[in-house]
Amino acid sequence: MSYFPAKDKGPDRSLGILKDGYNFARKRLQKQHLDVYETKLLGERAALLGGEKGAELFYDNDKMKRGGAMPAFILKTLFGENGIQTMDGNPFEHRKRLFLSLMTPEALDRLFQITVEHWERASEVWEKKRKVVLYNEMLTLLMKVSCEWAGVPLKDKEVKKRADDFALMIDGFGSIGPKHLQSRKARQRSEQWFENLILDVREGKLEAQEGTAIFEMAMHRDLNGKHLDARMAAIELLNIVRPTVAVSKFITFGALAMEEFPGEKEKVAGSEDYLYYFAQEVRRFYPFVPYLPARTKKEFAWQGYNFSEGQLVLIDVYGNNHDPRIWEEPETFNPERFRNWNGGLFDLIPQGGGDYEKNHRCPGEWSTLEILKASFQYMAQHLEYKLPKQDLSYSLNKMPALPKDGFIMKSVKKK
Ligand code: HEM
Repeated sequence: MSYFPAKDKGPDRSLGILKDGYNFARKRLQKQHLDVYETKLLGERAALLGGEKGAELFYDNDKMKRGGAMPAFILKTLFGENGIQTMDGNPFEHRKRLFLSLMTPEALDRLFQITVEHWERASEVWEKKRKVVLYNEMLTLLMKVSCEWAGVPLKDKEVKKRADDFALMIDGFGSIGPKHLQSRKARQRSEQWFENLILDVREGKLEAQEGTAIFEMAMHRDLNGKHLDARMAAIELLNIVRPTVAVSKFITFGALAMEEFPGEKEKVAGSEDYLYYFAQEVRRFYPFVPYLPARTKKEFAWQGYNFSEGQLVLIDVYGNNHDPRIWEEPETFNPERFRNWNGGLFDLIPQGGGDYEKNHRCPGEWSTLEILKASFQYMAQHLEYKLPKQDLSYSLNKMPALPKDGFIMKSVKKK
């Protein structure tokens, strides 16, 4: 029996969350079948939320807000300051419609096609190489895909340099010391690059097609009818291009799943339905986003726990995707579980939960799935490769996680 409210006594656990990584909240919540657990993080009393009920509370806009929740070290690296992730209320909903407007069925079909074309081109190059590291290749491949889809001009000689900066933003935010500084600089360079392009579009120096992210970000007007500040538009354009490149991680994990779990590759190659279940299971099973923060708008009691006004709250994203109360045998990789899944708002939350328009749920879920389907289908149907001896393990203690050697392939052949 646990005492209530369940909480960590004693010192701040900020170092503990870095050490335990994806398991920090699970250890506390799931062991005791709880939806809320109090700990101390960054010098504050913080409530960890888990389970479908915990997620539902986290996405209750009457009780939670995003303003002031995200730590500055993440905003200065991964997300950018004052972007959509930190907005609330009507201005948020207006901005969110801008992002959602990019995800039309035509735009998503185009993304699928562009992704396949780049896999075809890349695999021709890989055939001539002794070995390739899939994760690194995906960063450059998706940099090209993402820019083409978003309408961002990208010269061949620029790809590596820009992709390296994106990798630093995606992987370096959680680091401390020099790597963190590099991540900040990478963000500044990328924001400047995009800001110049936004100005070029506005001044007619760069042609951009309606419906592309670059056009819509450049031309969007806020609730007062004003264009976004050019830097802000650049940050929001980065909020499209950067996470599209980050899909590299799921692709690498998917390649691992096709290798580790017998029969998966053949099933992915053979059925469009299965391809979708497989992509969903990759998003559920493998670790990516660990937690998301919010702050309470007011004082209230929930499940016997007293939240104070302005309290820091974290939802256990990875934990919910592995919660035995939600998923049967959560530690088994089983795409079939999605055959009869009814698409709950608070169960599968690798990219956030709740409502797309009213909550901060990722507007890129559909585009992520298109890229994953295109990539896994291509790998399963058209690519032969051997795996040299390597370390494919990943640690739940390191955030963000990735197979250690990045999935090295040799003797790659297109078929
Ligand atoms: C690698 C796969 C991806 C992961 C793991 C991921 C994850 C997430 C998560 C966890 C959130 C926050 C949800 C919340 O705060 O409640 C989010 C928000 C967001 N994502 Fe993604 N995402 C991915 C891909 C994408 C893609 C491909 C795009 C764009 C094409 C995108 C654009 C965004 C934007 C703009 C937001 C902010 C939404 C808001 O604040 O309302 N993401 N994503």
